[in-house]
Amino acid sequence: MIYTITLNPTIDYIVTVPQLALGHSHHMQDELITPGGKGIMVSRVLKALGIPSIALGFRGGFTGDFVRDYMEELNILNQFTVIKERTRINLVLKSDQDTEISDYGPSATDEEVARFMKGFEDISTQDFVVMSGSKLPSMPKDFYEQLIRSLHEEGVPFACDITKDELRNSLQYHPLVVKPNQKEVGEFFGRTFTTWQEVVPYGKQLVELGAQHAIVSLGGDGALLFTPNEVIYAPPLSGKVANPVGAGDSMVAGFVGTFIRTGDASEAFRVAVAAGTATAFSPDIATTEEIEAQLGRVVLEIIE
Ligand SMILES: Nc1ncnc2c1ncn2[C@@H]1O[C@H](COP(=O)(O)OP(=O)(O)O)[C@@H](O)[C@H]1O
Ligand SMILES: O=P(O)(O)OC[C@H]1O[C@](O)(COP(=O)(O)O)[C@@H](O)[C@@H]1O
Repeated sequence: MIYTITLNPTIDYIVTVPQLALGHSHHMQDELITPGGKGIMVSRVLKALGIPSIALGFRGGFTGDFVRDYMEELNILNQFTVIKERTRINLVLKSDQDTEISDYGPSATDEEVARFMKGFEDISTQDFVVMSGSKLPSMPKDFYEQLIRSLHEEGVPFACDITKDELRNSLQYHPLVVKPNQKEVGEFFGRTFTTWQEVVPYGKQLVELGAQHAIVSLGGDGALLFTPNEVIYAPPLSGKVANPVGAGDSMVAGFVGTFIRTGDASEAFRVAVAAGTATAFSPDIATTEEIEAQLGRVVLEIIE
């Protein structure tokens, strides 16, 4: 079974306001209220790919109830640890330029974290764990590393979509795949990239530092896959972007779900690109049909 971990879920409140002007009142043109947080998005896309998963993490308050109810409606198994404080709401304002306002999220008590860790004990070497997104602000800096180290000691395979020091500390435990975007790779190595070609030597370093595979998503410039032997570039597919929230998470789901079934990194990357693109072109997370429609269009170029 694939377990996804979303320590800090969200309700993503995505509002479209054409010609937004600060300091003025507006009527929204459109709204979408959807459960988010990166692991939850991964579970939703796995579901679209026909792959079951169990979503773990923390939820609290009426917003946490919404997340649970929505997951149940989608028939996605979930075993969130219920906490006293309220799950966060992230605001995405879609206008000429998109603006995101993210909440740091609730705190969890030691007792609540201990309850979460207990659920973690059931995970075995036959399972796979995907860890994504921010942790709760009350958690120690090395919370992810503690989780990853214990999985590694138990021999449980895992992938992670985390950033900065948390990404750095994960690499020594050989995640199946890490998926920073171009900006996150820049932050990681203290660089600013003006073209995607400049990212290539740094993506290679993620593998040299221990990742089994690294995907670097490049937004409208496509995506790169780094393996120990190859660098593969997927040019962007043409289409109209509707809502890119969750496009990166869709790539993680596409890669992990396909690699577990086939052991073929290049095929897993193809599905990752199709899923990421389909979500970027869809108002919400991509559907099965939307992913299938992109699959045949993906082109992979071995560049090294
Ligand atoms: N404007 C776009 N045109 C075509 N494909 C896109 C676009 N934006 C995103 N994608 C696809 O979705 C993937 C993930 O998007 P990206 O924005 O890089 O991820 P993240 O949400 O993690 O920042 C990209 O690698 C690309 O394949
Ligand atoms: O946990 P974080 O890093 O704050 O990210 C949470 C956000 O990430 C998302 O999962 C979207 O992620 P991506 O657009 O990077 O795929 C949203 O649902 C959520 O608002």
